[in-house]
Amino acid sequence: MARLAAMQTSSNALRGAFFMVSMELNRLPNEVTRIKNIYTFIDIKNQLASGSTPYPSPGSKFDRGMSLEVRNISFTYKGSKASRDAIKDVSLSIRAGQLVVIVGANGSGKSTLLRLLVRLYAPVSGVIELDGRPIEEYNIDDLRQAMAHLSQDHKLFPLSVAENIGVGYLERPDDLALIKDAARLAGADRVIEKFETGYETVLEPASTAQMSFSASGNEALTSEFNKLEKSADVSGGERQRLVAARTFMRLFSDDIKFVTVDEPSSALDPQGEYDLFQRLRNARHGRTMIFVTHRFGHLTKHADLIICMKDGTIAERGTHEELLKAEGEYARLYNVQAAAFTSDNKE
Ligand SMILES: Nc1ncnc2c1ncn2[C@@H]1O[C@H](COP(=O)(O)OP(=O)(O)OP(=O)(O)O)[C@@H](O)[C@H]1O
Repeated sequence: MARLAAMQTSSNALRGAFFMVSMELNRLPNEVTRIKNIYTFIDIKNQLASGSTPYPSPGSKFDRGMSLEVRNISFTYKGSKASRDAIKDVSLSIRAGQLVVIVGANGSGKSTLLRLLVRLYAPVSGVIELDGRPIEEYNIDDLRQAMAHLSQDHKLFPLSVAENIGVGYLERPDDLALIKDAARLAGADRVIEKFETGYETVLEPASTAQMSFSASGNEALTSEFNKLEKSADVSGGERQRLVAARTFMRLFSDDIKFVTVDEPSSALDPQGEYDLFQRLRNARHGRTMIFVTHRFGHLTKHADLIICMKDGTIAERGTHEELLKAEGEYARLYNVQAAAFTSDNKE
């Protein structure tokens, strides 16, 4: 009986081991595909050809900001089933150092216009001139070096908080004093101070460990393992502040001449959003800055130029006062927001 019991125990253990091996083998094709995808991704060529003119071009008179001249551009997303172009025959002029705010209803083309201006996409027709030259003539890496783009699509990397912010300014990624200044400007300093390991905290660690030990009897190891793999708990708004800190870090570089900000504050409270916009404006120092926003008021009142989009075209343009006076699309959208406050007060 004892032999039988021993044989049964061993064969159970063997069966268990084979089961584990077959489970791991099942995962193998998926893991190989994932690794292959990474290499495929690295090999994807940028579909936008780079030009050969360096930016800024030698002897350029534009010292701090970029000037933009847009003539009759249109754009349709490849494979889009939409019945109209995302951008249709848009023309506009932005002088170096201007503060521009793009507003308009959902789907009116605000983000698409911004993506064309920063050369993430190329228009299907029309011309974009940057500092007097067609944008496609410039070296695309130089252009990226001269631009800072903040949007809610931006993510945190599996790096420490300090590194996540530091990568904004590649010449000084380890400058902790600058990193702390950037965090303060983005209102992220108080978030970081809450972490046990402060600026060294890794918010979203890459999954590198495999728990191949039994949890029972290994509680101490399990607890360490869980700590290593655990993401830090931050709210959506706190995450947006951390991402914004990277942009402020970028703005410490004198190379940045064009800043675009696309609705980066959806999860921020009103005070947080006000502070973020105010501090971004203060960091302008002669740079050209374009905001896309659904909020009217504290930004649009300061804008040199408001562009109001509708159905892929520019419905109106002007300053806050001019557009209110015109009583068109901008005034309509502005009054909808203003009425929400006044009608609530009356109720
Ligand atoms: N990646 C995409 N592929 C296909 N169509 C897209 C894509 N992105 C946007 N569109 C379409 O292009 C049009 C303009 O979209 P865009 O995102 O520029 O508008 P928006 O004014 O920024 O909207 P929102 O205020 O909702 O952010 C919309 O009809 C949208 O559905």
